Amino acid sequence: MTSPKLWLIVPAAGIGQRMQAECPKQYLRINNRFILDITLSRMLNSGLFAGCMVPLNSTDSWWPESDASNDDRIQTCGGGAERADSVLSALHALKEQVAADDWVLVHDAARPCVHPADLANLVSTLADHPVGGLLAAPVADTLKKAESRDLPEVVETVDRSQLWRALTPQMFRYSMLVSALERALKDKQPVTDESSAMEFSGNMPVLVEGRPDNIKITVPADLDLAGFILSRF
Ligand SMILES: Nc1ccn([C@@H]2O[C@H](COP(=O)(O)OP(=O)(O)OP(=O)(O)O)[C@@H](O)[C@H]2O)c(=O)n1
Ligand SMILES: C[C@](O)(CO)[C@H](O)COP(=O)(O)O
Repeated sequence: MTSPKLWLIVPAAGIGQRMQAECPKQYLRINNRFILDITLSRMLNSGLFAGCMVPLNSTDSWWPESDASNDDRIQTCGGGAERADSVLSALHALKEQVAADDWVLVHDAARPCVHPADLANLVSTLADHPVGGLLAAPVADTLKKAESRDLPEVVETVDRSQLWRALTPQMFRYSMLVSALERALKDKQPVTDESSAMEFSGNMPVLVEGRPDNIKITVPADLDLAGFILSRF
């Protein structure tokens, strides 16, 4: 019985609207390297993956300038309107290469600071788990709830003792993840990560504690922060 392989999907088809930059944020540079190239190299240098699929935006004109475009370990496919659509497109593109029980790890292109030790811990912790799970960080701030974003006034201080921030990679079995995403999207469920699709299908993914500096580059201030974090590795 051969052990399941690991496959990597790095969704990179977003437009980075909140970043307010002149290009999609995955093509902004840190130390003169595309964020996308940093993320892909950090993940693939682990040597864990049988292959990698990167869904790209149909308007993407930057990919040919990336280091990754010359890496024969990496395949590309078309992305979709939302992140979940891009991930499902990548899963479908891998269909002929992947066995049903193989693991798929989905990691945001916008998270270049992922630590190799966290990746190794996620894979070893979940290797024999029937469902899978995700890197996550316990909430460390006091959380306030407000009803409006225009003039946010506190309506409640939320109990944070059982709350976690979902990070990536998120790691699930190929066939289970395909079925869960197809069902969630068909039922128009709000799916912002792979775990929420798995939860909608009745599963309880495992939260594996990861470093809080595995940040998602989302707004302008995140770029310098990511550069500092990467300088410390
Ligand atoms: N249709 C989409 C939307 C997002 N992503 C990817 O999913 C990751 C996390 O999404 P997010 O941080 O929301 O990126 P954007 O959607 O680009 O950001 P924004 O919401 O600010 O436009 C990113 O690597 C992004 O490229 C994707 O592959 N396909
Ligand atoms: C998948 C994710 O990184 C988990 O925190 C996050 O949901 C992706 O960002 P988005 O803004 O929700 O697309």
